[in-house]
Amino acid sequence: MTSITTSAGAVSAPGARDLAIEAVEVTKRYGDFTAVDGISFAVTRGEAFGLLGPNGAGKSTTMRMIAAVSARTSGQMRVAGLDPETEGPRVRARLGVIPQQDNLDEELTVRENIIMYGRYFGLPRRFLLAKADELLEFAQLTHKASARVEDLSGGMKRRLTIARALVNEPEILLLDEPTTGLDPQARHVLWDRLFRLKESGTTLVLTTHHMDEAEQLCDRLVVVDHGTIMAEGSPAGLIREHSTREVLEVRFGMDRNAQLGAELEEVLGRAGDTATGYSHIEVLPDRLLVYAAHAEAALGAIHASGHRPMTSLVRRSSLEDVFLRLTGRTLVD
Ligand SMILES: Nc1ncnc2c1ncn2[C@@H]1O[C@H](COP(=O)(O)OP(=O)(O)OP(=O)(O)O)[C@@H](O)[C@H]1O
Repeated sequence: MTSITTSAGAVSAPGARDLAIEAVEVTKRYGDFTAVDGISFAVTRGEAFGLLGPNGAGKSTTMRMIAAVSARTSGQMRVAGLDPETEGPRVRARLGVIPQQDNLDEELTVRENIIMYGRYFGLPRRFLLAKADELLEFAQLTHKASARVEDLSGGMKRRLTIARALVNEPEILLLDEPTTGLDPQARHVLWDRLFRLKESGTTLVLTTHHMDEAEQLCDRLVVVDHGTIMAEGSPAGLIREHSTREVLEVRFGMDRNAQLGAELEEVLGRAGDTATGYSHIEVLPDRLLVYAAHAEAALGAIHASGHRPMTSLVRRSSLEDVFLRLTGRTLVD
């Protein structure tokens, strides 16, 4: 992690470090309710950084503070070396923002959407005509240039929203839930475009409650819950730190899971760490998750004890397991 080394809770001196974004003890309150509770993180230029957490965790609120459209209650923040609170217009000129809901102009064509958006930044028409062609190609929408927005698929609309946000050649792209609501194929096309942007040096900051999206896209991420950061690291590092290599999912039927969980803990505890690499069990309403480095061996021990699950599945640990370990809850309820 790029930790914040300043001891007095202050952001780094301008230019001191190669940071795209730095947040130090940032809090946002709405009346008595604290939506973001003293979070600190730093995003290095050129990396893909994620805020992973369930609905209501405070991700969008954090993004709005970065994007200089919502004031923080306390704490400090630098975006591209600038304070969004006092230098909002300059910050916004350096950012591309992709909101949770597409807000394209349905009346305009695909091409006109890009050009009109560029006009808001005061960009000259000649520049925008060439830029629109370049961005349409990037978004794989050249063949739809003259189509109306309402005729686009969900994935195409999302790609157009991203293309539009790139019109001012931003150095940082903020993406709030970039692929929520898209089908798997459309998500993969979009992820591919985002990889390309990252390769070209754009800093990506995204929020998601999809662990596969975080694993695919993020170099580093923070796990957020109830406005606080629960953990920070690379997807692989977080899994290594907070979970076992493998997980065994077993289903017995809904009603006896808690009791069965206790029985299997006993069995696997007896089986010993070396054969199974057993760590712990999580009891969910519909299944038990057995955390063990060697999940097949754990299943063997369960069978040997006379327990007969209706179904069993061995898989690798994911960020979903990390979230469950840290919070006792699943990411998507
Ligand atoms: N303007 C507001 N006034 C009062 N409460 C708000 C406001 N905006 C957000 N909240 C609350 O702050 C909390 C965090 O919301 P936020 O939208 O940041 O969460 P999130 O992690 O982005 O989740 P989601 O993906 O559902 O947007 C939620 O409980 C939400 O109801």
